[in-house]
Amino acid sequence: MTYRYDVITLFPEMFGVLTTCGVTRRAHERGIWQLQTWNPRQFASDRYKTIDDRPYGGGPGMVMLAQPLAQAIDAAQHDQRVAGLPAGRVIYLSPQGRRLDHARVVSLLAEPSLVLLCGRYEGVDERLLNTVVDEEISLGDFVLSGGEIAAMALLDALIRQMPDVLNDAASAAQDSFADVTTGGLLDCPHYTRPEVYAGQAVPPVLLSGNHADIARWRRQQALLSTLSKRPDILARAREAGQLTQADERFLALQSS
Ligand SMILES: Nc1nonc1C(=O)NCC1CCCCC1
Repeated sequence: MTYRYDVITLFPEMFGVLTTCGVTRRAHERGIWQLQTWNPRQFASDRYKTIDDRPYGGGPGMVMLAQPLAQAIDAAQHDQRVAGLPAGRVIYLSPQGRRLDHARVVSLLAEPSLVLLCGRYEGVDERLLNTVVDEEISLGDFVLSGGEIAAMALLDALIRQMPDVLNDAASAAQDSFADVTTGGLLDCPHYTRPEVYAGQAVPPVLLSGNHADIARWRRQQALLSTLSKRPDILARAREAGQLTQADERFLALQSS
């Protein structure tokens, strides 16, 4: 299955990072996913290629006009259909959206095509959201200069979960939140050469070659990290039945 992602953005050049760097580049070169960007300026109806205007009711900044965005979205979905794909679900990246998590990333892998809408300035005309946007997704409770970086983060998270993208399927599965919907923990610490750095030695168990001890140590470190940094995730893992009796025994020792 190949994935087709269309992005509506005033800065298409930002997305070159995904097709020229790292894991996402290699997956793109292998045809596992495709990217098409659409600049709303090309769909502006006037000769000045206006894509924004002042807000009704006054206030600072500018608002993106609905018409150029709607036409760009329509062009993208038409192109997807011409490519034999369904017209993709339209997702607007904004702080008003539902917070992105691993579960949503995994569920979006069911969509062979998506249209990602990146806002700028103060946002887009609400009537666009009410007519052609299917869903709003937020990267977190902070404000970026535009939706592009959030869209790139979503694309990166999606691509690394696609089959055959990561050379070790286990590393995707071991992603901290790989099974957060069923109770993933935070990641364990990682070490590599040299054996001593900044006066700190690699934990001896990792040099022991005893894979059972190493796996136990890593699990226990993940439990400790999750307990101290994200007790909410630990509680969710417990509720999802993801903690073993050995986990619970270890955790009980921590609080005794
Ligand atoms: N946070 C976020 N998560 O997803 N997007 C975010 C963002 O901060 N986006 C910038 C805003 C800027 C005003 C226009 C609409 C997008």
